[in-house]
This record gives sequence, C-alpha cells and structure tokens, in this order.
Amino acid sequence: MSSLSIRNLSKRFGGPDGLQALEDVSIEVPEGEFLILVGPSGCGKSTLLNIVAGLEVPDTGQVLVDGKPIQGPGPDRSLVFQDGALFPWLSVRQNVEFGLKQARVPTLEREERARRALDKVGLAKFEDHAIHELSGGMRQRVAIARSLVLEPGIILMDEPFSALDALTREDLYLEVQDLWRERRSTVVFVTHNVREAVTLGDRVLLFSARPGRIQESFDIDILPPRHIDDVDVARTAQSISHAMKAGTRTIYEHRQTPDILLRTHSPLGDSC
Ligand SMILES: Nc1ncnc2c1ncn2[C@@H]1O[C@H](COP(=O)(O)OP(=O)(O)OP(=O)(O)O)[C@@H](O)[C@H]1O
Repeated sequence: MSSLSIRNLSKRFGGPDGLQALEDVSIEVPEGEFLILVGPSGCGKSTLLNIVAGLEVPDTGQVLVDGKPIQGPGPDRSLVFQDGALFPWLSVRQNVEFGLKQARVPTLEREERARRALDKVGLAKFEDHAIHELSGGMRQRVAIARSLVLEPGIILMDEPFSALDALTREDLYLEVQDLWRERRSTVVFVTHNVREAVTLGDRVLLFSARPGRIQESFDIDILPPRHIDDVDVARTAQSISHAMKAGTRTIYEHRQTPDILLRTHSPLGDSC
C-alpha cells in the first residue's frame, strides 16, 4: 500500500498552440484509498492516469509515490486497461507471470504467485487456456490478476469494465470490492459510469470539461458491500450526474458557440 501525491500537473498536447488536456491538477490519495475519477469525455482522465503510470511526462507538476518523485514507470504502480491488453500468444498463466518474469522472479515462485492470483479472481481452472478461449469478463479478470500478482502499492484502472455486459460488470464489482477489502491497495480508477463510481469508490473526483481540472469532490459513505442498484448508490450517483451536467452547461454557456448550444445529450451518454 502506498500514498500518491499529484501536484500541480498540467499537460498540453501539440505544442504552444495545441490542446490543453490538464490544468493545474493536484490530488492527495492516502494509502488504501479507492479513488474514482469521472468527467466528460476528453477532460484528461486517461492522460492523468498515464502520467501517474509514468507513460506520459507532464509539462509542469510532479507525481510522488510515498513522498518520492516517480521517474517513469515502476513496479510500485500497475495499470489495468479497458481491453485488458493481454498477450494473445501466451496462456492465461503466462500472461499473469509476465511481469514477474521481467522482474527475474524464479520460475517456481512465479508459477506459485500466478496461481494464487488466478485463484483470487476465480480462474484457477483456466490457467492453461489460451486468451481467445476466454469471455470478455474472464479476460478482465486475467488483467486484474496480472496486476495483483506484482503486489504494486498503487493500482491504476482505466475504464476496466466499460466493454463488458451489465451482468458481468455486476459480478466484477462485487469481486473487486472483496479483493480490495482483503488487500486494501491504493486504487485510482477512471470511469464514465457514475453508478459504477459510487459502487466502488471511497471518493469520487469530478473533472470539468477540457482543460481538465477538479470541479468537485464527493466522499462516498455508503457501507460496503455496495450493489449498483442500491437506492443510496442511485441517489448519490444522481447528485454527481447533476453536478457534472451543471458544470458542463456552465462551460457551454460561457463559450456560447451555436453547435454547442444545440447539444442536448448528457456528456455521460447512457451511463448516468
Ligand atoms: N498522445 C496524444 N496526443 C494528442 N492529443 C492527445 C493525446 N492523448 C490525449 N490527447 C487529447 O487530450 C484530451 C484528453 O484525452 P484523455 O484521453 O486523457 O481524456 P479522457 O477524459 O480520458 O477521455 P475519455 O473519457 O473519452 O476516454 C483529448 O482531447 C485527447 O484527444
């Protein structure tokens, strides 16, 4: 478990006249917090996660893990992507072992740790399967096992469930809550789905439309385990959605461009 400090991050793509993706974002994530980032499409959530993972370099600002500035990617942080980003030519267990192999962990220990991680996500019986034999939900479980096996202080998750059907997602919400209660990893999780955010998070940070800044912070005090259909979850999600729509409207009105004024749908699509 590690703490994460994000200090005054700004990021622009495409030079001085380019696109300002993030502007002066600062976030303190204490050890063991499950933090969720939500916000309109294109507000810089993935950019922020990539900077924390060490895959992007900010223009200004700093990321510190346990008080020390990061120097690129490291074993203290692992990233779970939307599509799992698994290697199709490797078996399920080989995928989970991959990071351990890179870290030169001895073969027997590697196999043992991979089996334990697969057991935790309910895939013990599938260790020798090929990736193409798995359903979408099973693939995301492999991606989670691959992240857990490295025992990182911080797990970064970028819309890990957005490509899954509703029932599979609901199962995974419960599994993630169980795993997290057991391990208490520090998690930063990006989603478009406000109900998902409230189901999983200790705290939800709402980003403004681009350039991404923190618009509002919501502490989620609903007792776990939470289900996405719980009344309290729905009520809290609704207030976050309202805040998001109000923020987006304010920005649109401020810009006063006709194409934007014509826009009527929610920036969250169907998920809010
Ligand atoms: N490597 C890049 N080069 C140029 N522009 C980029 C790059 N990465 C992101 N952007 C732009 O920066 C802005 C923020 O992108 P980002 O993916 O971080 O937003 P997001 O909030 O995660 O969006 P979504 O919710 O739709 O996934 C977008 O306008 C995007 O097109």
